[in-house]
Amino acid sequence: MDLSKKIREIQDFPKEGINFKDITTLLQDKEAFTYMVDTLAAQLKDLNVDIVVGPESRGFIVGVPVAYKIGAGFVPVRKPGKLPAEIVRYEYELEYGKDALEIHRDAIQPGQKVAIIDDLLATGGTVLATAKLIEELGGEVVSINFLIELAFLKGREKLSNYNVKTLITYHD
Ligand SMILES: O=P(O)(O)OC[C@H]1O[C@H](OP(=O)(O)OP(=O)(O)O)[C@H](O)[C@@H]1O
Ligand SMILES: Nc1ncnc2[nH]cnc12
Repeated sequence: MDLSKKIREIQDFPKEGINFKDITTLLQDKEAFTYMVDTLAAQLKDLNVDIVVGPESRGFIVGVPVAYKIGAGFVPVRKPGKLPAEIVRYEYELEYGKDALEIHRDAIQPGQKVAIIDDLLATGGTVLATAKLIEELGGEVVSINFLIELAFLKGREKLSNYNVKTLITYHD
């Protein structure tokens, strides 16, 4: 199935110059949604993944059904101030200013095998921060899987130490 046909492109959202990849049109299509989850799950077979980590919020939508399908647990990585128990925070630079992500300190045990799943790889900042959080807790990032890659933003270069797979690549 060609999943790229199910993704809607919205020009100049949320800002002028951005061509936004809207995955809601894929998610609402039952065959496409099933195919996406099954394909991502198949990429993880044989890796003995204990935990799928998904960054807020589209990483929850894509990561949770894959975790269920492969029989792994799910751990959310959230934007600051959302998680109620003791957290670890990772701050990272944006083009202008800083951003941060948080994970519960007890969410991952040392030595657990972890896959990160998100909808889209742009600059790679979100998922690199997510990988750093997992590693700070002693987890091993065995795979990073995306539905979409915006190759022209070169996020893969930031993730060169990891096993990265994507289902749909946009070159411009
Ligand atoms: O590779 P990067 O440059 O880090 O960008 C990719 C991230 O940006 C989007 O999330 P966003 O922060 O817009 O949050 P949302 O999922 O809540 O919409 C997307 O879902 C990825 O997580
Ligand atoms: N072009 C884009 N479309 C959808 N989500 C994004 N996150 C970062 N860039 C994006």
